[in-house]
Amino acid sequence: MSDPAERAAALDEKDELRPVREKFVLDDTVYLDGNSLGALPGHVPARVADVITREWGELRIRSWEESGWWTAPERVGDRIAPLLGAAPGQVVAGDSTSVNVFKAVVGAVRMAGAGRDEILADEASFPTDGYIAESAARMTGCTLRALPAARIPVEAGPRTALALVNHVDYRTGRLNDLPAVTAALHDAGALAVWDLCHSAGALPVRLDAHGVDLAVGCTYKYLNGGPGAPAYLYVREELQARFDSPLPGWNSHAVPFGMDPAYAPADGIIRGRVGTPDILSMLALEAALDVWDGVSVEAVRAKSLALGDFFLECVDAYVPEGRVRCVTPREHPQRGSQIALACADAGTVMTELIRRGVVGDFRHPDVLRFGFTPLYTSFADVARAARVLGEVVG
Ligand SMILES: Cc1ncc(COP(=O)(O)O)c(C=O)c1O
Ligand SMILES: Nc1ccccc1C(=O)C[C@H](N)C(=O)O
Repeated sequence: MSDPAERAAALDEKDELRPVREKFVLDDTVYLDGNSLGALPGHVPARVADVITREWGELRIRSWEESGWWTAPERVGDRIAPLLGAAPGQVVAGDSTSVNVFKAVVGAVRMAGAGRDEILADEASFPTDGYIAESAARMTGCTLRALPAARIPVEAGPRTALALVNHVDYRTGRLNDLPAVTAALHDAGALAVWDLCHSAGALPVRLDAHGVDLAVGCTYKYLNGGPGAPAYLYVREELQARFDSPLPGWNSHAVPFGMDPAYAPADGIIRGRVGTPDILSMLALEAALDVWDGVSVEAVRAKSLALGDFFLECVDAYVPEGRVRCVTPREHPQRGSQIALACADAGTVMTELIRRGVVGDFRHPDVLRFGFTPLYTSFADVARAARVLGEVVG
C-alpha cells in the first residue's frame, strides 16, 4: 500500500468525528485501550469539582433533591438509552456490571415459565458473567450450560429459561448476532439477556428493535464514564411489571421514604435500583455523556470499522508475515471495535509496546488487544501502533 502515514493523514482529514477528539484529555501516547478504560473528557473534572465543593460541600443533604441526586440513576439511564436503541424508561444506571448480571439472570429465571430450569451461557464471555450465572443457577435450582454463542440458537429448548450472551467477545472482538440469537431464544420461549460492555458506544445495539429482554453493560469503556463508573440495567418495558429483583433494596421501593417494613416494588425501571447510588461516579458519568451530543452511533460504527480495516492493512505492511495471527473476524458484520492479534510472546510484546508509547492490552494466554474508540482514535494513531508493533516483533 502507499505510505501508511500519508494514507492516515488523508483519512483523518475527511473524518467527520475528528473534532470530537479535542474534547478528550490525550497526550502523545497512542491510546488503544478505551475498551478497558475510556479516556477522560476534558470538561469532567470541573463538573466533579462542582459536585464536591458546591453540591456536597455547601448544599449537603439538600442535594439529594435540589441537585437531582436521588433521581440520577433513571436520568442517567435515559441518557444512555439512545446509545442502546432503547426508548426512555427502560435503563437504570447503578452498581457494577457483575451485580446487574445477577439481577438480570435471577430476574429472568423468575419471569420464565414453569418447567424452565436451564440457563445457557456464552462460554467465551468475560469470566465474571460465568461466575455470576453459575451462582444464580445454584440459587434458583437451575442447571447452567456453557456453550459457544453460535450454538445457543440450536441448543435453546423447552427447558431454557434464558441465555446470557456477550454482544462482543472481549478477547477476540467477535460480534455475536444479537438479532438472530434473540429471535431464536424467543422461538424457544426463552429470554435473551445481553452483556453490552464491549458494544455500547461502539456500534448500534437496537435493543428495542430486536426485542431484547434484559441487558447490562458498563460505562467505563466506550462511554468514558471513568474507573468503576456505574453500570446499567435494561429491562424491556413490557417485562417490567413482572421483573422481581433479587436485590430489592430500599431505593427500588414504591415509597422509599415511607420506611415500610413490607416491600413493595416501584413501578417501571426504578425497581432495578438497589441501594444508595454512588453519586460522585454517577455524576462524572452523566457529564462524560455530553461528548455524545450531536454524534450518531452509526457514524461511530462506520469509523470504527474503517479504523479496524486500516489497522489490518498497516499490520500487513509493517509486521513480518506469520509473526502475528488476527483472531478477530475480518467481516464487518462479525466485528466489534477492537482487533485482537495472537502471538506466542504477547505478554512481553505488549509490555514493550506500552514502553514505546502504544497502549493496548494483553489478554491471557496469547492475545494483543487493540481497541478503537472512534470518538478519539485517529487513523494516525492506528498507523503508528502498527509501525511500532512491526518494530517490536520484527
Ligand atoms: C463483557 C464484560 N462483562 C463484565 C465486565 C466486568 O464487570 P464489572 O464492571 O462488574 O467488573 C467486563 C469488564 O470488566 C466485561 O468486559
Ligand atoms: N474493569 C477493569 C478494571 C481493571 C482492569 C481492567 C478492567 C476491565 O474492564 C477489563 C475489560 N472488561 C476487558 O474486557 O478486559
